[in-house]
Amino acid sequence: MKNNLFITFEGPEGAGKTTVINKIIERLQQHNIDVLGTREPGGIEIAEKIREVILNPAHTAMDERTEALLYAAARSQHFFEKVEPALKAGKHVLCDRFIDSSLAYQGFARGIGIDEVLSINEFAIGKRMPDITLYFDIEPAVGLARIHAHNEREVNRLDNESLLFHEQVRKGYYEVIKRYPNRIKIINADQSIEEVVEEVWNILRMLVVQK
Ligand SMILES: Nc1ncnc2c1ncn2[C@@H]1O[C@H](COP(=O)(O)OP(=O)(O)OP(=O)(O)O)[C@@H](O)[C@H]1O
Ligand SMILES: Cc1cn([C@H]2C[C@H](O)[C@@H](COP(=O)(O)O)O2)c(=O)[nH]c1=O
Repeated sequence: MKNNLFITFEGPEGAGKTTVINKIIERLQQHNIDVLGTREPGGIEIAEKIREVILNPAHTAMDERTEALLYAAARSQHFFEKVEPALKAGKHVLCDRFIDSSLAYQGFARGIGIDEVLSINEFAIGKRMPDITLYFDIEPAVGLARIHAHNEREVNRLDNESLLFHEQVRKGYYEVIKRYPNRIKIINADQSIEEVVEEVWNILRMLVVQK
């Protein structure tokens, strides 16, 4: 296995990805491990601008293919400007969402097709895939309730989709996991934050710290 890893975090809204990534980065830094945290869509100026366009709650007329292409465009810019240079510099990269989000949300839940969305993404980033993906599994209703209860971030256009849509997203992730069973590990995200952090740490510690 390579020395440094490209690790992605996936899951429905409010699953706890951002919260846990921040805590894991702190722990890795305490072990003097060189790590970069980033997110999709976004992470760099151009991709953050694309994010604003995609997630603006006023953009209800956005066509699903436009949406899929914008996510892929943001991914291409972010990957080649930020992720790949960090990996080449020997850092571990922890990324909040990546290609599996497109496969689950646009490919499955929007109904474009997983293979079609995969091919758009192959144009954007070639065959590049994460080394390991941690999928945070949670009932969409529980995740959405967390977001509405805590009010820590603005509710965006995707959050505003129906519960049925978010349930389709979860089913989409299950389809994606069937395709990539070795890469994607399932995390039970319906536990306390501390328990989720421990579950993630136990996986990453083996790969990143104890080598
Ligand atoms: N295990 C947990 N139990 C209860 N609340 C949690 C848990 N994990 C995160 N939260 C809270 O839920 C909210 C959403 O968490 P967070 O932003 O980390 O989720 P996320 O998966 O990154 O969401 P999204 O992808 O929708 O941005 C935050 O207010 C966070 O404090
Ligand atoms: C990368 C990516 C993301 N999405 C969706 C998933 C979320 O609803 C938003 C991002 O918001 P977050 O608070 O940063 O999780 O975008 C998507 O549909 N397709 C994608 O490829």
